[in-house]
Amino acid sequence: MIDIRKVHKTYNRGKANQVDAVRGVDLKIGEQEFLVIVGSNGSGKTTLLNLVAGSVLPSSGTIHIEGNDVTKLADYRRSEWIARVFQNPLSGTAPDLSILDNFRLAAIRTKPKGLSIGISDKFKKQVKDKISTLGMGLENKTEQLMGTLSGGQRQALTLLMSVMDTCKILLLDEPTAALDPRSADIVMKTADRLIADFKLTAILVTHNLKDAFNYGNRIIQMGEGEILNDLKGADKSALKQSDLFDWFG
Ligand SMILES: Nc1ncnc2c1ncn2[C@@H]1O[C@H](COP(=O)(O)OP(=O)(O)OP(=O)(O)O)[C@@H](O)[C@H]1O
Repeated sequence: MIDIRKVHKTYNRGKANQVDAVRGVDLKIGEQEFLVIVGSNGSGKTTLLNLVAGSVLPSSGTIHIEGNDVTKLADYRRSEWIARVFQNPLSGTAPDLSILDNFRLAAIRTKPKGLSIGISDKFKKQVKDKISTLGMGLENKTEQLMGTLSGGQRQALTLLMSVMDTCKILLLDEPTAALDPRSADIVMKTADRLIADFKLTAILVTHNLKDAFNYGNRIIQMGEGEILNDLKGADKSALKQSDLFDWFG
C-alpha cells in the first residue's frame, strides 16, 4: 500500500542549523495495516508522516502509494488516497460553517471542481446517522456552527468527515494531544472503529503509550530519524505495556 524506500529528509542542508530528521527509512505498510509510531521528541515521527502526506518532500529516496510513485507529488495531489487529522482540533474544520455544511464540503473534497452536492433530506439523514454513532448527542445540533463546539467534539467530527470521501489512508498526528481524557477516549475509539469499518490503512503518531499499546496492529519506535523497533501482528499483541515503557528507558 505505502512503500517508503531509503528515504532521507534533511532540513536546512548546508546551514549551521542542518537537521537530518529522517535517515534512510525503509518501511512497507500493507493494506489495512494500522501502524502506530512512537518515539521521543524530535525523533522524526511527524516528518515521516508529512513525507507520506506530501506536505514535506524527501531529500532522497522514493515513496510509492498503491504502486504509484508519489515521491514528488504535493499533498493536495495525494488527497485521492489520504485524509489527515491533526493535533489541533481547529485545523480540520471550517469554524464559520454549520456542522452540516462542513460535512457537505468534506463529501466533495476530491470531486472535480464545479461539482456541488446540495443538502438533500437524504444527505441530512446520512450525516445525522453517522454523527449519532459518536454518542455525543451532536446529531440534533447539525445546524450549529462548528466553531462553537468543544475541541473533542470537533476532533470526533473531523474524523467522521475524513471518511465521508473515498480515502484509503488515514493519517492521525497526535489527534488526542489537546483533549481531555474522556474526549480523547471517544476520538480514539471512533478512529479505531472507522479504520476497521472502512478497511483503511492508518498511521497514528502518538506520545500516549497507553493508546500505542491498545490500538493498531503494528508499532514502530523512531529514534534520531531511524526505526529502532518494529513489531507486527502477533508480536505487537504479545507486547506488554511495560515493554513499551522500557523502550523509552
Ligand atoms: N520545518 C522544519 N525545519 C527545520 N527543522 C525541522 C522542521 N521540522 C522538523 N524539524 C526538526 O527535525 C527533527 C525531527 O522533528 P519531528 O517534528 O519530525 O520529530 P517528532 O518525533 O515528530 O517530534 P515531537 O514528538 O516533538 O513532535 C527535529 O530536530 C526538528 O527540530
